[in-house]
Amino acid sequence: MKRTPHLLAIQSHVVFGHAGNSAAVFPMQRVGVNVWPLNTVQFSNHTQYGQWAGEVLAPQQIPALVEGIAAIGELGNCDAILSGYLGSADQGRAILTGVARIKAINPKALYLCDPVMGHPEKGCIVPQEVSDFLLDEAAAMADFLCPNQLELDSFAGRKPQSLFDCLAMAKALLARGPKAVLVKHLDYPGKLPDGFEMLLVTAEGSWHLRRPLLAFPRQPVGVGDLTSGLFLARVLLGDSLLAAFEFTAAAVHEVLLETQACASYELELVRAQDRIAHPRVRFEATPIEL
Ligand SMILES: Nc1ncnc2c1ncn2[C@@H]1O[C@H](COP(=O)(O)OP(=O)(O)O)[C@@H](O)[C@H]1O
Ligand SMILES: Cc1ncc(COP(=O)(O)O)c(C=O)c1O
Ligand SMILES: [Mg+2]
Repeated sequence: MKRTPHLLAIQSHVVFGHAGNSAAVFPMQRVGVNVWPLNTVQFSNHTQYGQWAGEVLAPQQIPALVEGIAAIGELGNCDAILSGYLGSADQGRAILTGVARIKAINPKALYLCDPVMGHPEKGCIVPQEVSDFLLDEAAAMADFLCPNQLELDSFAGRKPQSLFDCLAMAKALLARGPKAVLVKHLDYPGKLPDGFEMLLVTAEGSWHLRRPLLAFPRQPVGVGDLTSGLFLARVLLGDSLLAAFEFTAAAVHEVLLETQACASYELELVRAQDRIAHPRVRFEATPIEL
């Protein structure tokens, strides 16, 4: 029987609703991965409500928890690490120490970094030191990097002029170390207004994918966290990077369809669980070259 993969997921937790681990853990479990959630913050709700209660985890707790798993002899079973929303740059450095520790025991372990840098116009703001850390330190250690357009712009230090420019910017990131860059959300001059587009860039090739853009009165939060989590989960389950990319687009679209049908602001992950595991829609990515 095939072994169930294990994934250490280091990102935020919200008591109510879905962002960070609260958006990604259940879907990753639902597709068949054992998840070890390590919560960088515990907030009452995500920050786009404009108010929340809760605390940021002390950075020294991250290596302490990783060492606790090592002490019971289980750390070598970790097949992948995912990191997302960070409370501080020190937390980020503690995560990289944990990644190095796990890779020393299991050199095949993969690290996916979702470089969450905030979304000023959506009210999600990340300190400059966190952005600097992601650019200067985390990208070099990541096997997979999953920026959205704003994060890609920050890495490149400029805005794109076209789709091919987005591709060039994502390709430039490969030179910093990652095996693959998944751009979760593209925005460039000339983009068709009725589509939601993503890019997958690897050393073997690059692919572009378009799915319908759905109308929401308020944009749901946690879509990026759901996207990076499902992508990594499917890679661990044995999908090729391209297959994981196409699966992720379909499963996330299913969640958004369910959320839209319920007129819900929070993602309808529980109601959509069967659609996550077995998406009915399928989107084909098309090869793209410079
Ligand atoms: N098919 C879709 N239709 C409408 N909105 C979508 C669709 N897919 C994703 N979104 C929204 O697009 C936005 C993507 O935001 P972005 O900042 O690029 O990623 P992230 O979720 O990581 O913050 C989110 O607000 C998400 O709710
Ligand atoms: C606590 C927390 N985690 C994570 C996120 C990231 O969510 P998204 O996937 O929409 O980027 C947010 C966004 O507001 C947040 O408040
Ligand atoms: Mg995000």
